[in-house]
Amino acid sequence: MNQYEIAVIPGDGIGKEVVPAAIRVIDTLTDIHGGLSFKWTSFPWSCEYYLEHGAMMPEDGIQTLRNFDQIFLGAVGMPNLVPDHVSLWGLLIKIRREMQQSINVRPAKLLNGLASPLRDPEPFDLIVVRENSEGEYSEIGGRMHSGSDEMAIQSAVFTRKGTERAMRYAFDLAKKRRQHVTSATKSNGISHSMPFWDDVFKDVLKDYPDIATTSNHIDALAAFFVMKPHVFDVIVASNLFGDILTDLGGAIMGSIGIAPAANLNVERTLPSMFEPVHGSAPDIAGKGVANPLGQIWTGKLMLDFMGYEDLGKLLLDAIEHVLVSGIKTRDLGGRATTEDVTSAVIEYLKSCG
Ligand SMILES: NC(=O)c1ccc[n+]([C@@H]2O[C@H](COP(=O)([O-])OP(=O)(O)OC[C@H]3O[C@@H](n4cnc5c(N)ncnc54)[C@H](O)[C@@H]3O)[C@@H](O)[C@H]2O)c1
Ligand SMILES: O=C(O)C[C@@H](O)C(=O)O
Ligand SMILES: [K+]
Ligand SMILES: [Mn+2]
Repeated sequence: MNQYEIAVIPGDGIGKEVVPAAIRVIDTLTDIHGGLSFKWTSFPWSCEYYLEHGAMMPEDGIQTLRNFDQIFLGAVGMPNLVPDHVSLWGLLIKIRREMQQSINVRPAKLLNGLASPLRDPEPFDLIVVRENSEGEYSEIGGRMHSGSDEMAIQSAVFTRKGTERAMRYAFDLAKKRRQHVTSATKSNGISHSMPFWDDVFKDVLKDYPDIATTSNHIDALAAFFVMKPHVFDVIVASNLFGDILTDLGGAIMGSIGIAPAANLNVERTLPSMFEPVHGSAPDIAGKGVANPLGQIWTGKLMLDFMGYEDLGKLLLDAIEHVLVSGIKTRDLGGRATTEDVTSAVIEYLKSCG
């Protein structure tokens, strides 16, 4: 029996609703498998924790997390309690950086049973590889003066190491898929970092002669996500461009409540972190109506990363089965609750096991 230690951070808002739901689903899967189990240890780090302790996590929080195999997180942020940049940088981004989770993998595909808001789309199946450690998300800058003299500067940071790492990950992924990589650039308007990004892309692609490539400016690329998402295989993007593209990826599937994500420590020297693309959704939190499928699909990404692709596949089958059967939360136009969807997924899995 392989036992894994998973740190659980439900976080804020609907994170506290969808994380327990996904854990029940994954426990059902591991029961069926019989050869592995997860020991879940939950941490209350969140905006409420901040109000009580003056920090999003304890000082030794990162040290604590190092002892786990993986981290399973819901969402962070409650802007009426704590400013968003404080909550995000104090927990989510802190973990991404300290655990060297330099790559954020975010798939989007047209699922069976889920109507895309796009009219009559051709089947699409794409993966955005988001650079997760630098780029536009930098701590370099500051604010100065006040009143009409007030100003702010924030410098983006693009290193050859970080840029190349994201690109190589994208090319290696494309090798196992449909042999195509799109680079998200903006080298017409952003005149230093993005021409650099393009140069690194040209250098890296030389090592992958079998992979076809395209370079698109991010504005056009965003439009292509709506007009012809089926042309994409793997897309490599900077931290901010990847962030924006992946909410769009969720939207074209049918809801951002369904989109999964994996923050990967590719070296596997420290835990990776699995959390859906969506946030804490304060507008629907506490009502029991959040879509748990993004968090559940995120569980599939965790199983895949840990080498249990057979279970991962079964989990995505279960998601599609439930969608086809019409059990859908409000964001998908249905009336089902978080609980209804979760128990339908569990029931399907039990019927397979
Ligand atoms: N990775 C993260 O933890 C993460 C990601 C995005 C936003 N945030 C934080 O979350 C808070 C809210 O941000 P936001 O409103 O911009 O984005 P959001 O993703 O929380 O919500 C955007 C919209 O999508 C809906 N939605 C999101 N997930 C859903 C789900 N599972 N089921 C049904 N509907 C869902 C919400 O109801 C809302 O209308 C902020 O504090 C923000 O910083 C955190
Ligand atoms: O900006 C971020 O990375 C936070 C959130 O929007 C996300 O996509 O994880
Ligand atoms: K999240
Ligand atoms: Mn985002």
